[in-house]
Amino acid sequence: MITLSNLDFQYPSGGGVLSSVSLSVGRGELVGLVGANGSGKSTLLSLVAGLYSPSSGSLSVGGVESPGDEKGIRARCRMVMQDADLQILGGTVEEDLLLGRRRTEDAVAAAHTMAARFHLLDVWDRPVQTLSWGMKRKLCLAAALLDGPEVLLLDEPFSGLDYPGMTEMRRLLVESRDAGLTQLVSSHDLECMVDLVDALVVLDGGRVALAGPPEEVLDHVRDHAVRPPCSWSTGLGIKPWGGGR
Ligand SMILES: Nc1ncnc2c1ncn2[C@@H]1O[C@H](COP(=O)(O)OP(=O)(O)OP(=O)(O)O)[C@@H](O)[C@H]1O
Repeated sequence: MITLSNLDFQYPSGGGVLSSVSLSVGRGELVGLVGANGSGKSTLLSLVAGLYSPSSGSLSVGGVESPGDEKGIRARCRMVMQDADLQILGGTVEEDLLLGRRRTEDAVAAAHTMAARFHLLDVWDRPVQTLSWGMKRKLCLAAALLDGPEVLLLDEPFSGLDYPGMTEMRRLLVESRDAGLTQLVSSHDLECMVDLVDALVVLDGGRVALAGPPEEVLDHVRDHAVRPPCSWSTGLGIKPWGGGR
């Protein structure tokens, strides 16, 4: 579903950020993207979302190529950014979920159903600035899913969430996987998602340092500034996190 071939990227303001990145993500897979601060995770997600085009090399999403058809890529992907405040544009939950849509009965019903799935109906009319951080993150994810993407790109979805919030985020990842979405999820912490992912990609200095099933890469992640999960470090393998799935 997603293929990156020998991709390099630098921002116009200078410096190479991604170098010789090659990787592929199969349709319906859930892949974890990890690496130290500044290793290039958000940049890579933005490229896959069609927000930038590669400086050299190429990427393809569902057969649509960049450089070339970034608009076509954007039609297939939704990215949920790290900072919900940068993504929410509506004044209320209702407004945000209906933003850019004709306010038909069907559109309102679909937004309602999505709000119910994310436990946001109680705050349907609330000004968004009064929502908790966890609610804002859920609103961004709900708005992304409402567009019916094939690919979901989540930048640090667990950051700032409490234990119930993390458990719910895990549930939403599993539901999206069961619905057939392809997901690329960045995180600093493997603990909360290592048991869910099909594969891990470890970035180090803008390069893919490791990629493969968690069992094959976890022994080496520490070499790239990523902490393995406690269960792995203590010889127990990969165990379901906290409240399980
Ligand atoms: N808009 C931009 N213009 C220029 N440089 C940028 C821009 N955005 C990011 N960078 C630089 O690109 C590099 C990779 O940043 P990126 O945000 O992709 O890393 P990251 O792994 O997501 O980091 P973090 O874990 O801290 O979010 C960093 O050196 C960063 O300073």
